Amino acid sequence: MREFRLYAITGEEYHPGRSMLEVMEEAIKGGADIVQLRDKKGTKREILEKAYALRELTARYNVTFIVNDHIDIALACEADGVHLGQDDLPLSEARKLMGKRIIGISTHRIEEARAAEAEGADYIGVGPIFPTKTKEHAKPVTTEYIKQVEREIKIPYVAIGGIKLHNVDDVLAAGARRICAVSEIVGSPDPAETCRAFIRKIEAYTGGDKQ
Ligand SMILES: Cc1ncc(COP(=O)(O)OP(=O)(O)O)c(N)n1
Ligand SMILES: Cc1ncsc1CCOP(=O)(O)O
Ligand SMILES: [Mg+2]
Repeated sequence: MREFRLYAITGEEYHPGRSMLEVMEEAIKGGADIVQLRDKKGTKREILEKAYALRELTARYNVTFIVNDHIDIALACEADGVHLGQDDLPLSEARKLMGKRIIGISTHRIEEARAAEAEGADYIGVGPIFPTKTKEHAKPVTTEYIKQVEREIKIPYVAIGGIKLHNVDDVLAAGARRICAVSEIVGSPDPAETCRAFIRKIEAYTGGDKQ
């Protein structure tokens, strides 16, 4: 998959009165280089419609597009990939359907990360690092889990969960070089500027290289 460093996920509950497409376009303009459609409420048809619109937007900006949870929708709209959790279709089955497209897997402990890597995930999500209202009942894994993944796992990983501009330095100091956020980006009055601020923080650790 193409390199990435700032992963923006939709969260329409955080921007009442503003359209999802407008907010995600601002995030992309600010430097988000991978976008995920995450909609836990809509019907399949509603999610499909949003997926088509986001596919068009991301293609225009040459940004990677991932659909959360729904392999059928990812395939229908020709997304670049799908993101699956531990209770979704197993990776081996998902791979049969997705072929060479990207499959990302959520992990919460090192055994899950090892399994995802061994089974051929393209990247893993590592989190939630901190408590978050976006996924309220998930237990935080802390930055210690980032350090474990950093030591052992070779495929790309992205840190997620409760990551804000005020605490992202702790995540970067633990070794993460790819950051994912929902509320901090899409709930911002200026999503583009928030993304630029995240990128500046990441670049303070990478010296500007995508790695
Ligand atoms: C990049 C990324 N990482 C983790 C998740 C969480 O996925 P999951 O555990 O399936 O939970 P839901 O997002 O479906 O509530 C993610 N979506 N993206
Ligand atoms: C989808 C997901 N998976 C783990 S934490 C999380 C929510 C991240 O949202 P936020 O950036 O608002 O904490
Ligand atoms: Mg899921």
